[in-house]
Amino acid sequence: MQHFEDSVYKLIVETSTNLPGDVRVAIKAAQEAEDRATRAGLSLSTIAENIEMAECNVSPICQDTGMPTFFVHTPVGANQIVMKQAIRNAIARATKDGKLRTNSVDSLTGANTGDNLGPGTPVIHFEQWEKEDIDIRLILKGGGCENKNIQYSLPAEIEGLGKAGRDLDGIRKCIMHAVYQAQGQGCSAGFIGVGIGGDRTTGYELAKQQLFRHVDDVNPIEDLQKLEDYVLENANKLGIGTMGFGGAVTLLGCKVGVMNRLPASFFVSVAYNCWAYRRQGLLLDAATGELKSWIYPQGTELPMNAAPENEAVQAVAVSEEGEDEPREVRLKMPLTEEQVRSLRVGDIVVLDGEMHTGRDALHSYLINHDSPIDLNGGVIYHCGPVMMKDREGVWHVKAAGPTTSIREEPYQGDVMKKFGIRAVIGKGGMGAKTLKALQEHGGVYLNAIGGAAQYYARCFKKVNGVHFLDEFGIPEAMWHMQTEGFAAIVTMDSHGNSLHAQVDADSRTKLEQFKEPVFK
Ligand SMILES: O=C(O)C[C@H](O)C(=O)O
Ligand code: SF4
Repeated sequence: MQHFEDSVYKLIVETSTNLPGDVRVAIKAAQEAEDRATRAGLSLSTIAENIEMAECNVSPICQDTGMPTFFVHTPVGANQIVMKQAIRNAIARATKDGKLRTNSVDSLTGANTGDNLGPGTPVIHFEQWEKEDIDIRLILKGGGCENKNIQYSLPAEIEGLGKAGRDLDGIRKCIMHAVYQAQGQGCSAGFIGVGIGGDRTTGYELAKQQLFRHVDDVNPIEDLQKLEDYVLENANKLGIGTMGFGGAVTLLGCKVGVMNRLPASFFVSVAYNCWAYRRQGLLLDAATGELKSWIYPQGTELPMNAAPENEAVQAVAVSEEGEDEPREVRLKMPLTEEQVRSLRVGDIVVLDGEMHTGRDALHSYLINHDSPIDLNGGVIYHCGPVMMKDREGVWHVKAAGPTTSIREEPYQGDVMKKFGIRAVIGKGGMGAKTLKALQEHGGVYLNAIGGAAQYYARCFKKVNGVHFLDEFGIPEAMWHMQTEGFAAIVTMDSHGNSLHAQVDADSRTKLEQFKEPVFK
């Protein structure tokens, strides 16, 4: 087993940096289905470029490298204790090498362990089988899409869809609703795994296991195959689109599994995975741990159709039907109230100067404390980057896409007003409270493309400083970044407009067309 740890390390690096071939095929199909000149179409081009960059830089596709979750099948008699230790070593090594973000946090104190090891992390499931080889699979599912997982207990009254009973049609309603409620917050276009039955725990486990199926496989259970096809076709009629910008492609895959349940329970559990669907697997020689073959097609065999130079930067600078011609505005940070008030939903803003990262820990801190730096006119980027320090002690940005902004909804408006912050950047949009604050105070919300961590890392030319690194850990710290050419779209402005509220309302109306029974 002398090669086992190295093989697992290889698996981690490949999973984090090189999106598998079957996932790429689905994203390419979405690119073809979506008009290239729309916000969604051009966002997909940025995603495609990011996938290529990650492979080429051997760096994380998305900065949130997720909860490492392994499923291992071993021949009878294989030593699982040794394997578990080797997996843990490989995880720590990949974290040190910047292939994984430090993602294991003490739930009570918020302390980051710094190596992705801790109670419950990584997750390792072992199962014995009669075969001779070891089959080891890994999924890196990020927090933003994990937060969009949802579990239904049937019978239920489902928003927009009415009564859902304990039958195939009830299940259909749950899944349609699951896609609707995710909006763009799980970095759509996404993939869903569904578990029917079990208890609350095993139902979710079954849902996650579905994400290990090949994107193009066919469900052997006819009813479920029909359900999968139905959902894939019809969820795309919800009009949520890539990043929730609106569009023809919302869902890229739907896989449904079933298990027995208790007479009193009927759970439908849905695991939502973003487009950055990072899962890979290896078949290993059980005696040596040497790699025999990859389980999913490797991404390298399938180059993405990235946008021509500069086109992707304009990714979202296109007008949609009924909108005024979008403008591209290049601004130097800090920003003035006047500059910000002149921006409207649909405008592209390209930012230069110093930007500050801040997410959950910082926002809750700032409510009750002073800021360590002057934030007047400042821009806060909702981002937990992957950072590495070189031998000279200089920090480098290895991956830096946006995080889901809605988590800051309770704080955002107050924090902006308190410190004179003029813009926040994130993804998925924010709610009514923030929209009101943007109006009152003169602020703007900018949407960056979720998961495009390599694409944005390129804009950070230098790390000017960092606060709260020891207290909050790398992802939650407040990084001060010298920025050049960071492009994002205005999706909430100071005039009370929100693209997110609009797409949410439109898709809610569209959801209702799926109320009538389909599977009798
Ligand atoms: O934690 C992150 O960096 C992002 C997270 O995966 C998210 O989607 O919000
Ligand atoms: S930021 Fe988006 S792409 Fe990255 S893990 Fe979160 S949901 Fe997935």
